Amino acid sequence: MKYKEKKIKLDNPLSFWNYFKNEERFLFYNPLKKEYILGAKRLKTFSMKENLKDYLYTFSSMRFFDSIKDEKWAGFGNETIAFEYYLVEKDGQQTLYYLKDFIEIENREVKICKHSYKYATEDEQDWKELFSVANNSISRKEVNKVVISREIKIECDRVVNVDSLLENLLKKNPNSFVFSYFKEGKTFLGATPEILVQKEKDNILSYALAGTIERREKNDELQKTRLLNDPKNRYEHEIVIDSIVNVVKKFTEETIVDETTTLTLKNVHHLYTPIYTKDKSSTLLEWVRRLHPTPAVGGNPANKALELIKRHEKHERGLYGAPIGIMDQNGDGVFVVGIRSALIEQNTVYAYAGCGIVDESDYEIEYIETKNKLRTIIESL
Ligand SMILES: C=C(O[C@@H]1C=C(C(=O)O)C=C[C@H]1O)C(=O)O
Repeated sequence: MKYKEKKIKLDNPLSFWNYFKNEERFLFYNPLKKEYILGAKRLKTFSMKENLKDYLYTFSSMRFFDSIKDEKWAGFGNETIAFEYYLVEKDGQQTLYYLKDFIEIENREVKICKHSYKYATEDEQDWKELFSVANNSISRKEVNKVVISREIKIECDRVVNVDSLLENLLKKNPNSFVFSYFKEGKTFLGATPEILVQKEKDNILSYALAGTIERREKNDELQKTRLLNDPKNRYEHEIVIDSIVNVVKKFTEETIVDETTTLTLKNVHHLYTPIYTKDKSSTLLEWVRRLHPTPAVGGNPANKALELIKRHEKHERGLYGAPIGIMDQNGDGVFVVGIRSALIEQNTVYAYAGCGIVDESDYEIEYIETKNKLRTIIESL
């Protein structure tokens, strides 16, 4: 497939997003490379083993669990797709890629609109119950960590302006991967800090990212030190490191576990440890299968924790917490974990947040932690 290319100059890459209104499309912003990739109009859907060569980029959205029953997630997930049009912005340079005819995309200013909204969910009681199920399972030593989550239904006074929401997500979360996927009238979007796995030639990178403390005004250093020295958070974090290292060791010979530091986002700090290895023989999608879900979104042992989540969470996770990624023609790319995310349809926003429960966890502190995580979406509305 031979894409033609042309350098273009748009004030905002979201003009591309706006131009393809009602078409299936995605946006993916990588903060490490300061790179935007957007694609529109489905060209081809790939199977797991197919060669991606010639397709410039593919966009993949997986599901947290394989199966989906809830109508609102119907048609979403477990797909790798190539698109007819791409816009790539890197180092301030934009290139439009197209197969047949060049399209003139007009500059569109994104007007920020503030949505009035109300919460249509009262779930504190559900959270209490879910927390105690998790806690009991930990006491019985069936699991040592389980990540439980909430789904918050938010009703806005008008159809959600996704362009404005995306512009806000990008502006307010410069250290996050911002993703958005529109299909059949619904958008799944978010601003996540977490790399599940990145592949650049034979270099493989995964993040252990777990353990959270609220960000307090003017107090970053103090909060970071607190987090780094907090045994409960360190324990939660170690479980994630150990699990990723165990997977990596099964398939490669050398594993490098970097130093544990903190990652600071708009509202929270996380404990953060990059893990590196080298691998010549596997594809990025194979690494995604091996690593998802890490105990940063699932738990440990994985099977027991996932069983508990499946059985006791009242909502379906859909694409929340699932791998979302971009690959290039060589099969290199990055998959992030679809957290700090929401599914949007018309006036309704379903926002998601979860947190890891271990032996020492307190239900109220964890509830507040989910509120802080939900702020990523809510503050952009
Ligand atoms: C599950 C989420 O976040 C994950 C859980 C964390 C924790 O429990 O400390 C921290 C980062 C993420 O890996 C979420 O944001 O919904």
